[in-house]
Amino acid sequence: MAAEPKKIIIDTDPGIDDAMAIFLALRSPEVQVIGLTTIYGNVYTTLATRNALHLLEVAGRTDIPVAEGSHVTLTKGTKLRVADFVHGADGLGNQNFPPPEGKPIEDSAAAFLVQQAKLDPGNVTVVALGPLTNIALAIQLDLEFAKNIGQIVILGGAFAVNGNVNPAAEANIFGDPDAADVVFTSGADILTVGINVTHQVVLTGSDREKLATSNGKFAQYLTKILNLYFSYHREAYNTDGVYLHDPTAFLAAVDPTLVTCMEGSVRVQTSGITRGLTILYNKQKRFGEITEWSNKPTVKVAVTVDAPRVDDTQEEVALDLFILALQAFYSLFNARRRNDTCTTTLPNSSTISNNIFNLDWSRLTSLLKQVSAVRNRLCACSNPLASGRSLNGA
Ligand SMILES: O=c1[nH]cnc2c1ncn2[C@@H]1O[C@H](CO)[C@@H](O)[C@H]1O
Repeated sequence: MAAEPKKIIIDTDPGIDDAMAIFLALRSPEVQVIGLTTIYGNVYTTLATRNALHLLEVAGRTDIPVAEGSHVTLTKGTKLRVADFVHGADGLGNQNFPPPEGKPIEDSAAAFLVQQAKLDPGNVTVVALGPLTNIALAIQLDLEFAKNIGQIVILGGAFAVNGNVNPAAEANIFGDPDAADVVFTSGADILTVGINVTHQVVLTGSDREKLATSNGKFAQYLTKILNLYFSYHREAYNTDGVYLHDPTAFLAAVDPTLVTCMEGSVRVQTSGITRGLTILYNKQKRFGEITEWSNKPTVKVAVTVDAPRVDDTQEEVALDLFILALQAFYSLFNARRRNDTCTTTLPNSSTISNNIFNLDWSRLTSLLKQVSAVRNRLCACSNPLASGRSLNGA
């Protein structure tokens, strides 16, 4: 493990799964959260700022600055689509939390991003969990930004699968397709994790029950705000589980080997009925004519979670690890208390007791890889991209 924690800025529209990702980040020794920047998406920007400040106060991390982002799209559009039906009118599951005491810094999100990238060129990662307006503004504000920023890890897009706003578009890209197109073609080092991947990472109802039994501060907080998110998923997807979009993107930023990628140029449809559609050109076909994808910079698109070959004899072990890894994942939301033990019933009915609250990051990520491996084997993945060549050579 690298000794120096990775500096990250989380661009966020909190948001229930944003809250999960932020808490996860604050619990991860591998990263140093140097700021939160806010954006509309799940809520309007003013509320996103309020929620970002509130979450930092809950976590006792008011030392981390919050920079408020754009209130309008890149093209100055004011007709924003916010997902209050997913996250509640307050963005955090309608819990009526008290207003935060803190205030955002003077700098705008875009100015903060530019400044931080310049201060430590190549070493700041942006984890973008909402529409990409702030990132596009930073790119336009400073021609060097795309070069100065270490990496931009995006939760966004629906690659070769239906969107979640409509069949064409995923919510974050739909929120500002023009900004997304600017970012994808900027030449920055970009990894995008779309819902083709995040829909494979699910927190189930029984997982939530386990989370509720923990008396850790984050676990209790998340259990409360997750209620509404579960109701939405029950209604929209007829399932007792929620997609862990933002936490998955964050984890990919910390350990890119958790996902496999394809490389190519991504363009975004900015108008018409497929507005917000993300199309990756994987460069496998040489077209006879110049296209809108020709000569555009290459980005990485996550197509599946890394699946080390798990043979049949290993599968049962991997399944046990799957349960364990889920618990480990949630335990990151909790204080790492030395003597906490947790008992779980495994699919084969045997019971194990594990001191999961002391798992270190490398153990956790290797467990998560096992989760991925099992998911990939058990859930026949219909995404044609998933059979693509992996960047990691897996
Ligand atoms: O149906 C939806 N409309 C709008 N936003 C959604 C919907 N489902 C999930 N999200 C939110 O958008 C991001 C992932 O696309 C996540 O932040 C998720 O909470």
